Amino acid sequence: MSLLEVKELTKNFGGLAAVSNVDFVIEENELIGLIGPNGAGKTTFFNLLTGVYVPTEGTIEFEKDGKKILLNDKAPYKITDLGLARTFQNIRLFKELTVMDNVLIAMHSKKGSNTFHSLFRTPTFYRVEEKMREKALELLAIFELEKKYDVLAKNLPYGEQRRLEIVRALATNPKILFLDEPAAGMNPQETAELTALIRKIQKDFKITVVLIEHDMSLVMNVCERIYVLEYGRLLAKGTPEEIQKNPAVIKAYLGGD
Ligand SMILES: Nc1ncnc2c1ncn2[C@@H]1O[C@H](COP(=O)(O)OP(=O)(O)OP(=O)(O)O)[C@@H](O)[C@H]1O
Repeated sequence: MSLLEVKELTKNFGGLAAVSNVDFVIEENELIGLIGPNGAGKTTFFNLLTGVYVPTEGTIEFEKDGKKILLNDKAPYKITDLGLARTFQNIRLFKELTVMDNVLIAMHSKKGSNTFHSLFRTPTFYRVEEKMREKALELLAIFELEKKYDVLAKNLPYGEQRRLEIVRALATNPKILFLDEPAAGMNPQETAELTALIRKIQKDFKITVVLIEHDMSLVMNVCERIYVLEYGRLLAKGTPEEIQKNPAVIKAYLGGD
């Protein structure tokens, strides 16, 4: 089976179908874009896949070690543990903690670190902590944040806060990384740098990246396949070339006939 298979996924909020009957399939090591006009259901879709919301209908299945795992009713931390990590549209960092601590907390949330060793500060505890710090610095270096390891997150410039969010997600060692508008609020230069970084991590870490993005040049440049939502429904899917030519997509974005 595929790495992730979503079938007939629906989420209703009262009378509103925020996501409606969506099929979505991703394979290992892909770079996928999820686009659509405002309110199309993109963030709700991410929220369903990462356990923030329970689907009204449909199934979400993830393949791990040759087994299908149903994610429908799994808690967010379990889903992270299985290998699905995400960032949020609005930056969610521990603003009063250092860059390093932000990354270490993300690692701990995954590792289920041993309470005995942590409580009694055994030699094993210090060894594991040291390894985590080394790994954290390696990840920070990819995003040119390693020199800022002891800076409080709130004191980083905006673009660096967004990059730190991605480092935190990567620190959980994911198979799939969901990025919700990673370039929001960035200037063109920062966006171009981020685009290159997303490509690099997808290749180097051999992960699948799914990104929601309004910046069309980023999406068309970086994504291999694109899914388009409109009013919660799947409007189109295909390569960037196919999507750019698709009359229904053009109509959804530009209006008119
Ligand atoms: N918790 C909620 N309760 C009620 N309605 C919601 C909730 N979350 C989202 N919605 C509604 O569901 C629809 C889809 O919203 P969603 O945020 O998923 O869209 P989006 O495509 O991510 O939009 P944007 O591009 O503006 O971020 C919208 O009409 C929104 O108002």
